[in-house]
Amino acid sequence: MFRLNICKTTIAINRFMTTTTTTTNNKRIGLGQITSTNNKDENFKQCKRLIEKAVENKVQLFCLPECFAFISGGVHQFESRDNAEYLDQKGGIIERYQKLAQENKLWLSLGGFHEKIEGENEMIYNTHLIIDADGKIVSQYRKMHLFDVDIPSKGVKMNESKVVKGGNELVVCDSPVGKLGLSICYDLRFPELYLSLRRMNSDILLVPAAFMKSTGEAGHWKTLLQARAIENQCYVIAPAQTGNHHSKRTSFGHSLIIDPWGKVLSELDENTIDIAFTDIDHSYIETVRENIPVFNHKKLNNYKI
Ligand SMILES: O=C(O)CNC(=O)[C@H](CS)NC(=O)CCC(=O)C(=O)O
Repeated sequence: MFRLNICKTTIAINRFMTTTTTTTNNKRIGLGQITSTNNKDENFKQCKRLIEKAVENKVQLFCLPECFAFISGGVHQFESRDNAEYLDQKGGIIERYQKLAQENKLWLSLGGFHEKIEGENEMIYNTHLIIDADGKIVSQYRKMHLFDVDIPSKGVKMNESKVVKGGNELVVCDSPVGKLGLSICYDLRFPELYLSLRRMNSDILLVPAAFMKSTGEAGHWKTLLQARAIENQCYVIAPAQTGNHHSKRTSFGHSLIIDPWGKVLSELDENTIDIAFTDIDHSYIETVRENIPVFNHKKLNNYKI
């Protein structure tokens, strides 16, 4: 008897019988698209609903966007810092998510949390966390590239480094759906980061974001995500904030799931608060990498980077 493993079904074949059964080892990853505000309880409720929907759909690892817990209400520039929490804060936000993960037996990627730093009052980290199905924090990546930009033609001026300290550590993490490479939002513009994550054996690149509507509409979001998937031959999972967070801030939405060939498997409409999911097909990752072996063709000694 031999087994063909094709995506969701295992077909067992021998001389006497042919049966089709659903495999129990689906590697299903999902993402949620939300509109956060400066109301932590409302944000939690919104995310909890999406997590429950993901569980109903047998998602094993569910990914939430940057600012899933809190986004500033445009009141003053230090709002995020002043609402930051320690990762192990008793009765804090992260503890609530750890409980949800444990109760529902699913993994979570929390794509950008305002993390309070011990002994530091002025600065915080923007931290992407992975929580396992026992509710344990298994990885933490601190956003490396900070969004300090001035685009007068779009009326956009941001100075993330005023309150956020940049991290300097690359993070990959094993999970039930494959090896994850962690990043956050503006990191997307730095291909060297993703190249490094692929060289550290990532199968799936996570890009949670609160992407600006103006840069999203210019095509930067989708183009760069597809480029990262194609050039690194990885799945890309990009959960996004969408809509109006307050009167002066709108996110682009368009959460995306892209396969290692660059094909868009799911794209959420900007007016939707919802989930999307896919099954990670590791044999497809291998096929794409064998067909066009760009990682064997790189001229690492010749580049000036
Ligand atoms: O911490 C917070 O409150 C929220 N953080 C963010 O929204 C961050 C930094 S201001 N946004 C981005 O990185 C957008 C990047 C982007 O839109 C682009 O690269 O075009």
